[in-house]
Amino acid sequence: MSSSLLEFRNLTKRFGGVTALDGFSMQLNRGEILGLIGPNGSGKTTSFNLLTGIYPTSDGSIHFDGRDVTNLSARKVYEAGIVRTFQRSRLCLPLSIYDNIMIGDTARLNGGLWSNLVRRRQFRTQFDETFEKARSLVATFSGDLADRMFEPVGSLPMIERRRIEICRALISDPRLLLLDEPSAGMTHDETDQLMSDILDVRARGDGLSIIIVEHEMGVIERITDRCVVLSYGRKIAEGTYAEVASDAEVQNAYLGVD
Ligand SMILES: Nc1ncnc2c1ncn2[C@@H]1O[C@H](COP(=O)(O)OP(=O)(O)OP(=O)(O)O)[C@@H](O)[C@H]1O
Repeated sequence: MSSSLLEFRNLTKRFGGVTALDGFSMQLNRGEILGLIGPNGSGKTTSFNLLTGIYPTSDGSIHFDGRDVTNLSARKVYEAGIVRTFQRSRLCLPLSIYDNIMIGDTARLNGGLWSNLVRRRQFRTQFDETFEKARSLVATFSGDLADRMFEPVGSLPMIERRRIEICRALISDPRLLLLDEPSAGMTHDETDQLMSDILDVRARGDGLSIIIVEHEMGVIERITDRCVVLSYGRKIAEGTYAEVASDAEVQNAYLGVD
């Protein structure tokens, strides 16, 4: 088995006259936390959007676990084991913690309304199993939150909402988690706590790989094994945080230092 889980080969995306990604190649190793960094508009979110089937690629290819997944539908990408969170919260605020998390497990839920009404015992068993799975996942982030599974998400502070979004992504037992600016809208302390949670999730040892897009360099330094730096849609550097942070081209492009 190759150590590479994900590979972009010459990935290119044009939006009319704008080239958002320009021949971007990189690979992610199994179990790795990779930081995808770069200035505003350098193509980070576009990479996630191509990978998760939101936009078709203009050129190049994406390989996941040895399989060509270029331009698969969002559903097929999810079924392959790739999940994501978004820069802006996409929780349904009036719904409970449990309901919001189970939205992320549509592959496992079966039945439908008619079947669930008629086959009540089977529905009950399935509910008990899924509830316990969701509750224990939430408990890895917060014991307090795990005791409040039927409270509406709208009543919770930002850090708890972020945790729930990550649980929603993790409930389907993915192999790759894409985090798009998880620190957005949170205080420094909240961000620090959330990063500890993410490291705990990785430490569970089930082989989860993570790509994180993040502007907070303290976060990138703390949790990534390796970084890839984009500028104007092109990769300009890769290596450990210390290596890329001391790279002259990165300092020029990203930190504005000449
Ligand atoms: N749907 C779209 N239509 C047109 N242009 C787009 C679209 N999505 C992204 N772009 C452009 O592609 C380029 C890369 O954008 P992208 O959002 O990927 O950058 P980013 O590195 O994620 O930026 P940020 O750090 O600000 O989130 C930008 O010039 C952006 O304006």
